[in-house]
Amino acid sequence: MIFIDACYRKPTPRPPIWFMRQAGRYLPEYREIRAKYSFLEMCANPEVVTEVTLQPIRRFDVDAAIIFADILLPLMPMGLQLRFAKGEGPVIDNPVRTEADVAALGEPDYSKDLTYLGEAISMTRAKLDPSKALIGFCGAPFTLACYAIQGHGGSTFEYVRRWMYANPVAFRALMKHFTLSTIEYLKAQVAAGANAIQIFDSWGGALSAYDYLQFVFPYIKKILERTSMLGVPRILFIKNAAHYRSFLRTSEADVIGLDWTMPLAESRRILGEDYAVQGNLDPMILFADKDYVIRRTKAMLEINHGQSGYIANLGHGIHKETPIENVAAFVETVKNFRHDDL
Ligand SMILES: Cc1c2[nH]c(c1CCC(=O)O)Cc1[nH]c(c(CCC(=O)O)c1C)Cc1[nH]c(c(CCC(=O)O)c1C)Cc1[nH]c(c(C)c1CCC(=O)O)C2
Repeated sequence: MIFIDACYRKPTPRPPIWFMRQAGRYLPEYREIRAKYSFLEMCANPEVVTEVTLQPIRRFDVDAAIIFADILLPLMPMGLQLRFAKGEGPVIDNPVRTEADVAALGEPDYSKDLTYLGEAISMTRAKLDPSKALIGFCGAPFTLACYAIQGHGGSTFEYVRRWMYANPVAFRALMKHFTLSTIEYLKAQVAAGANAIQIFDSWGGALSAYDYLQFVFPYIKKILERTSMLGVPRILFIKNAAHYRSFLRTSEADVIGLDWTMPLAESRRILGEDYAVQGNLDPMILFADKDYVIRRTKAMLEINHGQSGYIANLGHGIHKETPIENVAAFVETVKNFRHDDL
Protein backbone atom coordinates (compact mmCIF):
# COMPACT_ATOMS: atom_id res chain seq x y z
CA MET A 1 0.00 0.00 0.00
CA ILE A 2 1.74 3.16 -1.12
CA PHE A 3 -0.29 5.18 1.34
CA ILE A 4 1.09 3.19 4.31
CA ASP A 5 4.64 3.29 2.92
CA ALA A 6 4.45 7.08 2.69
CA CYS A 7 3.13 7.30 6.27
CA TYR A 8 6.27 5.47 7.40
CA ARG A 9 8.50 7.63 5.15
CA LYS A 10 9.42 4.75 2.87
CA PRO A 11 10.11 5.68 -0.76
CA THR A 12 7.11 5.50 -3.11
CA PRO A 13 7.03 5.84 -6.92
CA ARG A 14 4.74 8.88 -6.57
CA PRO A 15 3.00 10.52 -3.62
CA PRO A 16 -0.19 8.71 -2.56
CA ILE A 17 -3.41 10.72 -2.57
CA TRP A 18 -6.76 10.77 -0.80
CA PHE A 19 -8.72 13.76 0.44
CA MET A 20 -10.69 14.74 3.47
CA ARG A 21 -14.49 14.40 3.09
CA GLN A 22 -13.93 12.45 -0.11
CA ALA A 23 -17.14 10.53 0.59
CA GLY A 24 -19.80 13.20 0.57
CA ARG A 25 -22.17 15.62 -1.00
CA TYR A 26 -20.04 16.86 -3.91
CA LEU A 27 -20.63 13.40 -5.47
CA PRO A 28 -23.96 12.92 -7.31
CA GLU A 29 -23.87 9.20 -6.46
CA TYR A 30 -23.66 10.17 -2.76
CA ARG A 31 -26.55 12.61 -3.04
CA GLU A 32 -28.67 9.92 -4.63
CA ILE A 33 -28.30 7.66 -1.58
CA ARG A 34 -28.49 10.56 0.85
CA ALA A 35 -31.94 11.44 -0.57
CA LYS A 36 -33.24 8.15 0.86
CA TYR A 37 -31.77 8.29 4.36
CA SER A 38 -30.89 10.75 7.09
CA PHE A 39 -27.16 11.17 7.71
CA LEU A 40 -27.31 9.18 10.96
CA GLU A 41 -29.34 6.42 9.29
CA MET A 42 -26.61 6.17 6.68
CA CYS A 43 -23.89 5.92 9.33
CA ALA A 44 -25.77 3.11 11.12
CA ASN A 45 -26.19 0.99 7.98
CA PRO A 46 -23.00 -0.98 7.14
CA GLU A 47 -24.06 -1.71 3.54
CA VAL A 48 -24.70 1.98 2.90
CA VAL A 49 -21.46 2.98 4.64
CA THR A 50 -19.51 0.49 2.53
CA GLU A 51 -21.08 1.80 -0.65
CA VAL A 52 -20.44 5.50 0.03
CA THR A 53 -16.92 4.82 1.35
CA LEU A 54 -16.09 3.09 -1.94
CA GLN A 55 -17.70 5.72 -4.21
CA PRO A 56 -14.66 8.06 -4.38
CA ILE A 57 -12.35 5.08 -4.90
CA ARG A 58 -14.38 3.94 -7.90
CA ARG A 59 -14.59 7.40 -9.37
CA PHE A 60 -11.04 8.66 -8.77
CA ASP A 61 -9.02 5.56 -7.88
CA VAL A 62 -7.41 7.34 -4.89
CA ASP A 63 -4.98 5.40 -2.70
CA ALA A 64 -6.95 5.32 0.53
CA ALA A 65 -10.58 5.13 1.59
CA ILE A 66 -11.78 6.81 4.78
CA ILE A 67 -14.64 5.05 6.48
CA PHE A 68 -17.89 6.98 6.23
CA ALA A 69 -18.81 7.95 9.80
CA ASP A 70 -18.59 11.04 11.97
CA ILE A 71 -16.36 12.21 14.79
CA LEU A 72 -19.47 12.86 16.90
CA LEU A 73 -20.92 9.33 16.78
CA PRO A 74 -19.11 8.22 20.00
CA LEU A 75 -20.88 11.00 21.92
CA MET A 76 -24.20 9.20 21.48
CA PRO A 77 -23.45 6.16 23.68
CA MET A 78 -22.21 8.65 26.32
CA GLY A 79 -25.77 9.96 26.59
CA LEU A 80 -25.35 13.11 24.51
CA GLN A 81 -28.30 13.61 22.18
CA LEU A 82 -26.85 14.26 18.75
CA ARG A 83 -28.82 15.29 15.73
CA PHE A 84 -27.95 16.80 12.39
CA ALA A 85 -30.27 19.71 11.76
CA LYS A 86 -30.77 20.82 8.18
CA GLY A 87 -28.67 23.88 7.44
CA GLU A 88 -27.33 23.96 11.00
CA GLY A 89 -24.86 21.07 11.13
CA PRO A 90 -24.54 18.95 14.26
CA VAL A 91 -26.55 19.88 17.36
CA ILE A 92 -26.37 18.39 20.85
CA ASP A 93 -29.59 19.02 22.72
CA ASN A 94 -28.22 18.32 26.21
CA PRO A 95 -24.76 19.92 26.23
CA VAL A 96 -22.31 19.48 29.09
CA ARG A 97 -22.49 22.51 31.38
CA THR A 98 -21.44 21.39 34.89
CA GLU A 99 -18.97 19.09 36.59
CA ALA A 100 -21.93 16.83 37.40
CA ASP A 101 -22.76 16.65 33.67
CA VAL A 102 -19.22 15.44 32.99
CA ALA A 103 -19.42 12.84 35.76
CA ALA A 104 -22.75 11.59 34.37
CA LEU A 105 -21.34 10.82 30.90
CA GLY A 106 -21.53 7.15 29.99
CA GLU A 107 -18.50 5.06 29.11
CA PRO A 108 -19.12 3.42 25.75
CA ASP A 109 -18.39 -0.26 25.39
CA TYR A 110 -17.49 -0.86 21.75
CA SER A 111 -18.34 -4.55 21.96
CA LYS A 112 -21.96 -3.33 22.31
CA ASP A 113 -22.07 0.32 21.24
CA LEU A 114 -21.74 1.57 17.64
CA THR A 115 -21.08 -2.02 16.51
CA TYR A 116 -22.31 -0.94 13.06
CA LEU A 117 -19.04 0.94 12.60
CA GLY A 118 -16.89 -2.17 13.10
CA GLU A 119 -19.17 -4.13 10.78
CA ALA A 120 -18.88 -1.40 8.16
CA ILE A 121 -15.08 -1.34 8.47
CA SER A 122 -14.82 -5.12 8.02
CA MET A 123 -17.24 -5.08 5.11
CA THR A 124 -15.45 -2.20 3.39
CA ARG A 125 -12.01 -3.71 3.98
CA ALA A 126 -13.18 -6.96 2.35
CA LYS A 127 -14.36 -5.11 -0.77
CA LEU A 128 -11.48 -2.65 -1.04
CA ASP A 129 -8.59 -3.42 -3.36
CA PRO A 130 -5.67 -4.79 -1.27
CA SER A 131 -3.38 -2.05 -2.61
CA LYS A 132 -5.56 0.60 -0.95
CA ALA A 133 -5.63 1.56 2.71
CA LEU A 134 -8.74 1.99 4.82
CA ILE A 135 -8.48 4.93 7.22
CA GLY A 136 -10.42 4.98 10.50
CA PHE A 137 -10.73 8.23 12.43
CA CYS A 138 -11.81 10.06 15.54
CA GLY A 139 -12.25 13.59 16.77
CA ALA A 140 -9.62 14.89 19.15
CA PRO A 141 -10.86 15.49 22.70
CA PHE A 142 -10.85 19.27 22.30
CA THR A 143 -12.95 19.23 19.13
CA LEU A 144 -15.38 16.78 20.75
CA ALA A 145 -15.50 19.05 23.81
CA CYS A 146 -16.33 22.02 21.59
CA TYR A 147 -19.50 20.30 20.42
CA ALA A 148 -20.27 18.75 23.81
CA ILE A 149 -19.96 22.05 25.71
CA GLN A 150 -21.33 24.50 23.17
CA GLY A 151 -23.94 22.12 21.76
CA HIS A 152 -23.25 23.14 18.16
CA GLY A 153 -20.49 24.27 15.80
CA GLY A 154 -19.09 27.74 15.42
CA SER A 155 -15.89 29.47 14.45
CA THR A 156 -14.35 31.16 17.50
CA PHE A 157 -15.59 28.80 20.21
CA GLU A 158 -15.76 31.71 22.62
CA TYR A 159 -18.19 29.89 24.86
CA VAL A 160 -15.93 26.82 25.04
CA ARG A 161 -12.83 28.87 25.85
CA ARG A 162 -14.68 30.81 28.48
CA TRP A 163 -16.01 27.58 30.01
CA MET A 164 -12.55 26.00 29.94
CA TYR A 165 -10.99 28.86 31.92
CA ALA A 166 -13.96 29.18 34.26
CA ASN A 167 -14.21 25.43 34.94
CA PRO A 168 -10.70 24.01 34.58
CA VAL A 169 -11.36 20.97 36.77
CA ALA A 170 -14.47 19.98 34.87
CA PHE A 171 -12.75 20.72 31.56
CA ARG A 172 -9.86 18.41 32.37
CA ALA A 173 -12.26 15.71 33.56
CA LEU A 174 -14.10 16.00 30.24
CA MET A 175 -10.86 15.82 28.26
CA LYS A 176 -9.81 12.74 30.22
CA HIS A 177 -13.17 11.09 29.60
CA PHE A 178 -12.94 11.72 25.86
CA THR A 179 -9.30 10.61 25.78
CA LEU A 180 -9.98 7.22 27.34
CA SER A 181 -13.06 6.56 25.23
CA THR A 182 -11.23 7.66 22.06
CA ILE A 183 -8.42 5.18 22.69
CA GLU A 184 -11.00 2.38 22.90
CA TYR A 185 -12.83 3.72 19.83
CA LEU A 186 -9.63 3.66 17.77
CA LYS A 187 -8.69 0.19 19.00
CA ALA A 188 -12.11 -1.09 17.91
CA GLN A 189 -11.62 0.40 14.44
CA VAL A 190 -8.19 -1.19 14.00
CA ALA A 191 -9.49 -4.53 15.30
CA ALA A 192 -12.22 -4.37 12.65
CA GLY A 193 -9.68 -3.79 9.86
CA ALA A 194 -8.69 -0.10 9.67
CA ASN A 195 -5.13 0.21 8.30
CA ALA A 196 -4.43 3.73 9.57
CA ILE A 197 -6.10 6.28 11.81
CA GLN A 198 -6.52 10.01 11.65
CA ILE A 199 -7.20 12.24 14.63
CA PHE A 200 -9.15 15.35 13.64
CA ASP A 201 -8.65 18.36 15.89
CA SER A 202 -10.67 20.56 13.60
CA TRP A 203 -11.15 23.35 16.13
CA GLY A 204 -7.86 22.83 17.98
CA GLY A 205 -6.32 25.95 16.47
CA ALA A 206 -8.65 28.17 18.50
CA LEU A 207 -6.28 28.41 21.48
CA SER A 208 -2.97 30.12 22.18
CA ALA A 209 0.04 27.80 21.96
CA TYR A 210 0.44 28.09 25.73
CA ASP A 211 -3.13 27.01 26.42
CA TYR A 212 -3.07 24.22 23.86
CA LEU A 213 0.01 22.87 25.64
CA GLN A 214 -1.61 23.22 29.06
CA PHE A 215 -5.14 22.07 28.38
CA VAL A 216 -5.16 19.94 25.24
CA PHE A 217 -1.89 18.56 23.92
CA PRO A 218 -1.20 16.17 26.85
CA TYR A 219 -4.41 14.32 25.94
CA ILE A 220 -3.45 14.07 22.27
CA LYS A 221 -0.08 12.70 23.35
CA LYS A 222 -1.81 10.13 25.56
CA ILE A 223 -3.96 8.93 22.65
CA LEU A 224 -0.88 8.62 20.45
CA GLU A 225 1.11 6.81 23.14
CA ARG A 226 -1.70 4.38 23.82
CA THR A 227 -2.32 3.57 20.15
CA SER A 228 1.33 3.04 19.20
CA MET A 229 1.06 -0.71 19.78
CA LEU A 230 -1.77 -1.06 17.28
CA GLY A 231 0.75 -1.30 14.46
CA VAL A 232 -0.94 1.23 12.17
CA PRO A 233 0.21 4.73 11.24
CA ARG A 234 -1.43 7.60 13.10
CA ILE A 235 -2.12 10.91 11.38
CA LEU A 236 -2.59 14.00 13.52
CA PHE A 237 -4.50 16.79 11.81
CA ILE A 238 -5.00 19.99 13.78
CA LYS A 239 -6.65 22.74 11.78
CA ASN A 240 -5.10 26.23 12.05
CA ALA A 241 -2.16 24.88 14.02
CA ALA A 242 0.73 26.84 12.50
CA HIS A 243 1.48 28.27 15.94
CA TYR A 244 1.77 24.76 17.41
CA ARG A 245 4.26 23.30 14.94
CA SER A 246 7.31 23.62 17.17
CA PHE A 247 5.87 21.21 19.73
CA LEU A 248 3.95 18.91 17.39
CA ARG A 249 7.17 17.02 16.87
CA THR A 250 7.07 15.89 20.49
CA SER A 251 4.00 13.76 19.75
CA GLU A 252 4.23 10.15 18.69
CA ALA A 253 2.25 10.70 15.50
CA ASP A 254 3.58 9.21 12.27
CA VAL A 255 2.07 11.83 10.00
CA ILE A 256 1.21 15.48 10.60
CA GLY A 257 -1.68 16.83 8.55
CA LEU A 258 -1.20 20.41 7.37
CA ASP A 259 -3.78 22.93 6.34
CA TRP A 260 -3.04 25.51 3.62
CA THR A 261 -1.92 28.15 6.10
CA MET A 262 1.12 26.04 6.99
CA PRO A 263 3.71 26.21 4.20
CA LEU A 264 4.84 22.70 3.26
CA ALA A 265 8.60 23.24 3.00
CA GLU A 266 8.79 25.32 6.16
CA SER A 267 6.61 22.84 8.05
CA ARG A 268 8.85 19.95 7.04
CA ARG A 269 11.86 21.86 8.34
CA ILE A 270 10.16 22.61 11.65
CA LEU A 271 8.85 19.07 12.11
CA GLY A 272 12.14 17.40 11.19
CA GLU A 273 12.91 14.05 9.61
CA ASP A 274 10.77 11.89 11.88
CA TYR A 275 7.41 12.88 10.43
CA ALA A 276 5.61 12.36 7.18
CA VAL A 277 3.35 15.25 6.21
CA GLN A 278 -0.07 15.30 4.55
CA GLY A 279 -1.83 18.11 2.76
CA ASN A 280 -2.41 20.89 1.93
CA LEU A 281 -4.10 22.43 -1.10
CA ASP A 282 -6.75 24.98 -0.11
CA PRO A 283 -10.02 23.16 -1.01
CA MET A 284 -11.29 26.44 -2.52
CA ILE A 285 -8.60 26.21 -5.22
CA LEU A 286 -10.77 23.46 -6.72
CA PHE A 287 -13.21 26.23 -7.72
CA ALA A 288 -10.61 27.83 -10.03
CA ASP A 289 -10.29 26.94 -13.70
CA LYS A 290 -8.86 23.51 -14.40
CA ASP A 291 -5.46 24.68 -15.63
CA TYR A 292 -4.94 26.63 -12.44
CA VAL A 293 -5.91 23.57 -10.35
CA ILE A 294 -3.30 21.52 -12.22
CA ARG A 295 -0.66 24.23 -11.88
CA ARG A 296 -1.18 24.64 -8.14
CA THR A 297 -1.23 20.87 -7.59
CA LYS A 298 2.07 20.51 -9.46
CA ALA A 299 3.57 23.36 -7.45
CA MET A 300 2.59 21.54 -4.26
CA LEU A 301 4.15 18.29 -5.51
CA GLU A 302 7.35 19.98 -6.59
CA ILE A 303 7.96 21.28 -3.08
CA ASN A 304 8.18 17.64 -2.01
CA HIS A 305 10.22 16.55 -4.98
CA GLY A 306 12.61 13.79 -4.07
CA GLN A 307 11.43 13.57 -0.47
CA SER A 308 9.70 10.52 0.90
CA GLY A 309 7.04 10.82 3.56
CA TYR A 310 4.52 12.95 1.72
CA ILE A 311 0.80 12.29 1.20
CA ALA A 312 -1.09 14.55 -1.16
CA ASN A 313 -4.39 15.83 0.22
CA LEU A 314 -6.40 19.00 0.60
CA GLY A 315 -5.78 21.27 3.57
CA HIS A 316 -9.28 20.52 4.91
CA GLY A 317 -12.48 18.81 3.77
CA ILE A 318 -13.69 19.21 0.21
CA HIS A 319 -16.55 21.69 -0.21
CA LYS A 320 -19.92 20.21 -1.15
CA GLU A 321 -20.28 22.37 -4.29
CA THR A 322 -16.85 21.50 -5.74
CA PRO A 323 -16.88 20.78 -9.51
CA ILE A 324 -16.09 17.10 -9.99
CA GLU A 325 -13.94 17.64 -13.08
CA ASN A 326 -11.54 19.72 -10.99
CA VAL A 327 -11.39 17.01 -8.34
CA ALA A 328 -10.48 14.56 -11.10
CA ALA A 329 -7.80 16.96 -12.41
CA PHE A 330 -6.32 17.29 -8.90
CA VAL A 331 -6.17 13.51 -8.43
CA GLU A 332 -4.85 12.80 -11.93
CA THR A 333 -2.10 15.40 -11.55
CA VAL A 334 -0.86 13.62 -8.45
CA LYS A 335 -1.23 10.15 -9.95
CA ASN A 336 0.72 11.14 -13.07
CA PHE A 337 3.51 12.85 -11.15
CA ARG A 338 6.90 11.21 -11.38
CA HIS A 339 10.18 12.56 -10.20
CA ASP A 340 11.33 13.00 -13.80
CA ASP A 341 8.43 15.43 -14.38
CA LEU A 342 10.69 18.19 -13.15
C1 LIG B 1 -15.80 18.71 12.66
C2 LIG B 1 -16.13 17.36 12.04
C3 LIG B 1 -17.41 16.75 11.96
N1 LIG B 1 -17.23 15.53 11.32
C4 LIG B 1 -15.94 15.35 10.97
C5 LIG B 1 -15.21 16.47 11.45
C6 LIG B 1 -13.72 16.61 11.36
C7 LIG B 1 -13.29 16.94 10.00
C8 LIG B 1 -13.51 18.36 9.59
O1 LIG B 1 -12.95 19.24 10.27
O2 LIG B 1 -14.18 18.57 8.58
C9 LIG B 1 -15.31 14.21 10.31
C10 LIG B 1 -16.02 13.53 9.22
N2 LIG B 1 -17.34 13.62 8.86
C11 LIG B 1 -17.57 12.80 7.80
C12 LIG B 1 -16.40 12.11 7.50
C13 LIG B 1 -16.42 10.97 6.51
C14 LIG B 1 -15.30 10.54 5.81
C15 LIG B 1 -14.77 11.46 4.72
O3 LIG B 1 -13.89 12.30 5.04
O4 LIG B 1 -15.17 11.28 3.56
C16 LIG B 1 -15.40 12.59 8.35
C17 LIG B 1 -13.94 12.23 8.42
C18 LIG B 1 -18.85 12.63 7.09
C19 LIG B 1 -19.85 13.69 7.16
N3 LIG B 1 -20.27 14.36 8.27
C20 LIG B 1 -21.28 15.21 7.94
C21 LIG B 1 -21.54 15.08 6.54
C22 LIG B 1 -22.63 15.78 5.76
C23 LIG B 1 -23.85 14.95 5.96
C24 LIG B 1 -24.88 15.17 4.93
O5 LIG B 1 -24.89 14.44 3.91
O6 LIG B 1 -25.76 16.01 5.17
C25 LIG B 1 -20.66 14.11 6.06
C26 LIG B 1 -20.57 13.57 4.66
C27 LIG B 1 -22.02 16.05 8.92
C28 LIG B 1 -21.16 16.86 9.81
N4 LIG B 1 -20.35 16.37 10.80
C29 LIG B 1 -19.66 17.41 11.40
C30 LIG B 1 -20.08 18.62 10.77
C31 LIG B 1 -19.55 19.99 11.12
C32 LIG B 1 -21.04 18.26 9.82
C33 LIG B 1 -21.89 19.18 9.00
C34 LIG B 1 -21.17 19.56 7.78
C35 LIG B 1 -22.05 20.38 6.86
O7 LIG B 1 -23.28 20.33 6.95
O8 LIG B 1 -21.42 21.05 6.05
C36 LIG B 1 -18.68 17.27 12.49
